[in-house]
Amino acid sequence: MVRKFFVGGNWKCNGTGEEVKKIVTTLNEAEVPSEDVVEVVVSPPFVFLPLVKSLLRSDFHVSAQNCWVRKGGAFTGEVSAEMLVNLGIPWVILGHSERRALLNESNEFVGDKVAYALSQGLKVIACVGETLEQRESGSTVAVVAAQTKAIADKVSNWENVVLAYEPVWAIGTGKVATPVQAQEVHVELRKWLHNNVGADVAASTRIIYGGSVNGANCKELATKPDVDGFLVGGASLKPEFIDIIKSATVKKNH
Ligand SMILES: O=C[C@H](O)COP(=O)(O)O
Repeated sequence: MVRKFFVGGNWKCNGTGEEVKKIVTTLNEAEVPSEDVVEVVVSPPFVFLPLVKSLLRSDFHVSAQNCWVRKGGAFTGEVSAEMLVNLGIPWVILGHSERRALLNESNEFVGDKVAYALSQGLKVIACVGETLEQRESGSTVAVVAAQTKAIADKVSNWENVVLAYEPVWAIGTGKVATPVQAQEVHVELRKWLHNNVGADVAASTRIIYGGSVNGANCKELATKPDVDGFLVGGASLKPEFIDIIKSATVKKNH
């Protein structure tokens, strides 16, 4: 089963209009492997979605960083899945650990969000990952399995889901997981999907790694057989994001 390499850039809550235009110009001028080799998705803050969509090269795609759990209505400050679809935004990131931790998004809430977004036709980058405390207490696999189960409980079609393993201790810290650590958890996640969802879903679902990925460490991570790409935070705002996109060729030739 060939899983196309996936590189997502999560810009989080960063950037001015001018800075966003500059990043998009850098991306548009870059020479990168073709769409057959790598799927590139960038995720600006909501307010910049139309701008980025209008300026970004056509072989790259745009994602939102969140959406509401059900149909829009009287939910002040929220953005609905229907609105994203209406705007022509194909992807959304859901279950990011920053939202789980800071906004108390539970596993079940994330599962409901993923299911609703998919039902509206969005593709979803669904994030899972353990804290340092959970890793040190030996519960990494149980934590990511429970997070994945809450999604699987609500979702039957995994075709439009990319699973992002993002250990919380590696996010924005400069402490990247070693390729062995990433591979270990990705194997466990694939095994979980195999045993609880199905062999086909396990074989075809892309499991990407996120947490302090940069231009220097991406290549080695990409050689691991179950690392199907990256979700990149800080480095996605810099020109080294291009090198991360190019690491898809390491994978291809490995
Ligand atoms: O969504 C991206 C992750 O939170 C990784 O962020 P980072 O690359 O800045 O560690």
